[in-house]
Amino acid sequence: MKHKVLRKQENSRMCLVCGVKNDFGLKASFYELDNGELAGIFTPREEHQSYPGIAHGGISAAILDETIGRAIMVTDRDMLGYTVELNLKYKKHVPLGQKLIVIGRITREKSRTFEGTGEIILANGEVAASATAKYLKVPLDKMPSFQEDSEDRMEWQVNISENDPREIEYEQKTDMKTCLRLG
Ligand SMILES: CCCCCCCCCCCCCCCC(=O)SCCNC(=O)CCNC(=O)[C@H](O)C(C)(C)COP(=O)(O)OP(=O)(O)OC[C@H]1O[C@@H](n2cnc3c(N)ncnc32)[C@H](O)[C@@H]1OP(=O)(O)O
Repeated sequence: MKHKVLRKQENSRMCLVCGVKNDFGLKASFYELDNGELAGIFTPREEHQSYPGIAHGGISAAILDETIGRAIMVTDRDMLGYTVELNLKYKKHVPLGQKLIVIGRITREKSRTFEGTGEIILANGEVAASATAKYLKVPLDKMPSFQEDSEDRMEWQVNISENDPREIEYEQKTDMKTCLRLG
């Protein structure tokens, strides 16, 4: 099923996953979809390698952690979280040099915490890694670096690009295999 992109989320300055000025980072972009899920797009590079040609498992953990953590922003734009628990299953190698998709969603929300799940999807639609995670809620304005005049605050912004997809197509099947296409 095709899912319309409703909103691109903000990128940060130096985060390993979304920092636009972090030259060693993934520079991932995140898109809120019309089904309430969050899609991330990223391309692991040589800097992110474990064995030759394969992304490090810690990189998969980082992108899944961030995608699930950011999924809370789909319903509350001013909320983020501190990760308190992250569990991963590594099913396939994550290749370097290919554009990949990661999907995240919130599965449970309480007053102080939220939980979610996510998957990294390969170009052929297979799930390379899946995760469940739990976060302590932290309103954006309570983040230590959130002062109106700080560099981090100023550069926390939506960066529109001509490469941003208008829709993303994927199907969540019962065996967790997912097919996708960017439009
Ligand atoms: C200016 C703007 C720039 C923005 C730029 C943003 C960049 C965009 C990033 C977005 C991406 C987000 C995703 C990446 C987010 C990280 O990477 S955060 C970094 C990694 N995580 C951490 O550093 C957290 C370290 N832990 C801590 O500091 C403390 O444990 C905490 C989180 C403050 C909690 O402390 P506390 O308040 O004493 O916790 P407590 O009351 O005991 O527990 C609260 C809840 O958490 C649970 N919990 C606490 N600890 C644990 C644990 N270790 N294991 C399991 N459960 C636990 C408890 O069970 C409890 O749950 P409930 O029973 O309420 O369901």
